[in-house]
Amino acid sequence: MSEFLIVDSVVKTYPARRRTIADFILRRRVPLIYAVNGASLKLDRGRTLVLLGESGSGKTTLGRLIVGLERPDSGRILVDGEEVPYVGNKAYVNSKLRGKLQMVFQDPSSSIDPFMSVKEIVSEPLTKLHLSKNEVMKAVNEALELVGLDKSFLNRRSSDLSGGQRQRVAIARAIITRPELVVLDEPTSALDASIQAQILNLLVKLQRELNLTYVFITHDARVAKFIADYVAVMYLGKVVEYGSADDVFNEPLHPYTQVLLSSVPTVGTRGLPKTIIGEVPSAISPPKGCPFWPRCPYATDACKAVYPQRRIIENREVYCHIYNKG
Ligand SMILES: Nc1ncnc2c1ncn2[C@@H]1O[C@H](COP(=O)(O)OP(=O)(O)OP(=O)(O)O)[C@@H](O)[C@H]1O
Repeated sequence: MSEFLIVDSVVKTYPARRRTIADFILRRRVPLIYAVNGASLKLDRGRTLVLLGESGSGKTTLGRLIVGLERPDSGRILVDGEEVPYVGNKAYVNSKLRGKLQMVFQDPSSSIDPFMSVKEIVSEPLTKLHLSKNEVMKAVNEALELVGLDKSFLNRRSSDLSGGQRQRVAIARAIITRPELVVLDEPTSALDASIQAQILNLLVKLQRELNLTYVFITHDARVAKFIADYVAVMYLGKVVEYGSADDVFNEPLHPYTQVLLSSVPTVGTRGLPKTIIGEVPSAISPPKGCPFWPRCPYATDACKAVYPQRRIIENREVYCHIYNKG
C-alpha cells in the first residue's frame, strides 16, 4: 500500500475532569481519558478507510486528529508526506495542507448556523483566502452543483432545508477548498434510510470526480460495508484489526470484529460468539493487557497481562493473542 495517510502510534488523552483546588493543594494528578491509545494506520490516496467501532472507541477523536482539529500527545500523522499541523498553530497558515483536509460532521445543524444563508455557509472556508467576489461566487456555484443543489438554494437559510439538503450543503462547504482528504463523521446516521443512500451515493460520486481520500467514521457495519475499501476496527482507543473491507467483512479475525460484524448479513459466522458480554470498560483506566479481555470469550492469562503485538495475517493487521500462539 502506498502511503498518502500515515497514522503512526498516535495517543490522545483528555483530563477526565477539571483540576480542583484540592488536586492542586494535594498535588494530585487528574486521571486521563485515553481517547486514542496508540493507533497506527496507512491509507492510499483516493481510497476510503472506515473507522468502525462502538460509541466511545475513539473514532471521532482520531478523525479530528487527522484533520488537525486536535493535537496528538504523542505519535505522528502525515498526509502526502507532510506532518498534519494543528489548526491552532501558526504553522497551519503556511502549511501545504491548509484547506486540503476537511471534516463533515454527523449533524449539520450542530456545525452550521441556522440563520446563515447557503451561500454564506458554503463560502465560509474561503473567507481568509483573499479571493474576489466573482471568484467566491464561481466556487460556491461549482460546489453546489457538485452536490446536486441548484442556484435557487443560494439565499435559503439552513433552517429551511431538509436534513439531506443540509448535509449536501455541509459537503459543499467541505469540498469548496478542493481538499484531498475528507473525514466524514457519521455523515448519514441522522438521516432517513432513503436519504442516507442518496448521500452515500453522492459521496462515492464526489470521490471519483475529485479523487478524494475519505476517512469515514461509523458505528454501522452496513454503512461500512457499502463505502469501505479498508476497515480499521477500533476498541477503547486502539485499532484492533485493520485490513481490506473484503477481508475484514468476509473473515473477521479479531474476536471483537467477529461479534461486531455478526449481525451483518453475509459475514462469515463460523463458531462465533453472537453477543458481546458486558459493557465497554472505562477509557479512564483501561484494563491492563488487551482492552477487550473482560468481554472476550477466548481471554487467557496472557490477554490480561500484556497488550498483544501486531500480527500480519494475509495483509491484515490484527492485535490478538489468539494469533500470537506458535
Ligand atoms: N474533548 C473531550 N474531553 C474529554 N473527553 C473526551 C473528549 N473528546 C472525547 N472524549 C472521550 O474520549 C473517548 C473517545 O471518544 P470519541 O468521541 O472519540 O469516540 P467515538 O468512537 O467517536 O464515539 P461516539 O460515536 O460516541 O462519538 C470517550 O471516552 C470520550 O468521552
